[in-house]
Parts: sequence; structure tokens; C-alpha cells
Amino acid sequence: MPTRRDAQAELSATARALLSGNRVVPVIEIDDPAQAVPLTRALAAGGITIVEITFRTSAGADAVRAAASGTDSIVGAGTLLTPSDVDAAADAGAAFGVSPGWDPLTAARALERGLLVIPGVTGAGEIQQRLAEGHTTVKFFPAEANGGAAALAQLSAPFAHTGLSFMPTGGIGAHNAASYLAIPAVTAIGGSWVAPRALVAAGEWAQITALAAGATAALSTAGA
Ligand SMILES: O=C[C@H](O)COP(=O)(O)O
Ligand SMILES: CC(=O)C(=O)O
Repeated sequence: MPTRRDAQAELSATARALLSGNRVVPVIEIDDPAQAVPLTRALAAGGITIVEITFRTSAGADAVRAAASGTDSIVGAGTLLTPSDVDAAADAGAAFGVSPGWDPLTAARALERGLLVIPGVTGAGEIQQRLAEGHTTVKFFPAEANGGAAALAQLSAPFAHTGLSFMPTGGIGAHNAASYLAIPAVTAIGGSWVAPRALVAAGEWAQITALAAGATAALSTAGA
């Protein structure tokens, strides 16, 4: 009989598939769900076809629903803090979820709903707990405040043989993206710099496309 760990490992395996070809994940704060489709299309026009729309605003779930049903991009839900956030994300059609940390109730609901939720970690103890639960991808958050790429390179080293991969976010931008992407265990990086809230609110789609294109170009320069 499959264990909870087996179920988590199976779910977590999808994280690599989602992130391997999409190494920059824009983290979105959105105020109007009607902006979700043009925003997601603006990112795609710049070469980014994945997006994490956070539940930090009340528009989050409706924005996920609109982008998931109205575009071909991979649409995830971020800032999932509770079981009801997991339900709202799954009901809205999110392809994945992200949490800044982790807690047993949210974890249990994610497994029940079959929604991959990437947990946040900052240290080795949390990583060992997530590995024991069957996770194979974790978020390193907040990345810069926890020592940045140098810290993540050291933190990830003892776990290299486990195959664990990391998605750092928090304080990442055009200036330091390459230093994270150079770490072997980093599968993708996340951040708001590609689609800052003010540009989203103003509907500055051309600027967002330009930022996405800049991030895409940086990936090819980095050989990522
Ligand atoms: O994962 C979410 C982070 O809060 C995004 O951080 P950032 O605004 O520093 O890119
Ligand atoms: C920080 C984070 O993990 C999130 O907002 O999803």
C-alpha cells in the first residue's frame, strides 16, 4: 500500500517537470483578476510561460482561475498558508502551489487534493523533515535575507546525493539571478522583479514583456 511519503514523492516529481524548462518563475501580486490573462500573455511574449500568482491579495484565486483557463501558461498559486488556501488553489485549476514555509494541516490538504505544493525552507533541519516526507523540490525563502547564493551553495551541498532541488526566492533580481542559477541544485529561481506589482496594477504589459525577455536572455547567457 502506498505511504504518504510515496504519494508526496510522486507529486513532487512533477515539480522538476514543471520547473526544468521554466527556470524563472515570476511571483505575482495582483489586485484585479481581469489583469491575469494579459499579464500572463505579456510574460509569455517575453519567453516566460510559467507564473506564480500569490494569494496575498483577495484577487489571487480568481486571477489563477482566469490565467489557468485563458492561457497556455503553467499557472501556480503562491502564498498558500492554510488548508482552505489549498482548496481554493486546486478549485481554481492551479498546476502547482507554493508556500513560504510549511505546516502539517496545509501539507495534509495538499496531499488529499493531489496538489503539488512546494514548501519553503531556510535550514538543514527543515530540509531533512521535507526529505523524510517525500519532497524533492523545496523553496529557499527568503533567499537574500538568509545569506543569498553563497549560503544556498553551502546549504545544498550535503543534500546533493539526495537529488533535492531548490527554488530560491526573495531578493532575487537581474543583478544576482545568475549566481543562483549557477548552483547545481537550483532548478529555478522566483521573484517579483519580472512583473512588479506597480507595473501589473498599471497594466504596463510592454514593460513586463521587456523584463521577461531580459530574464530569458540572462538565462541563455548563463547557459541555463
Ligand atoms: O516568493 C516570493 C517572494 O516574496 C518574492 O520576493 P521578491 O519580491 O523579493 O522577489
Ligand atoms: C513567499 C512565498 O513563498 C509565497 O508567497 O508563495
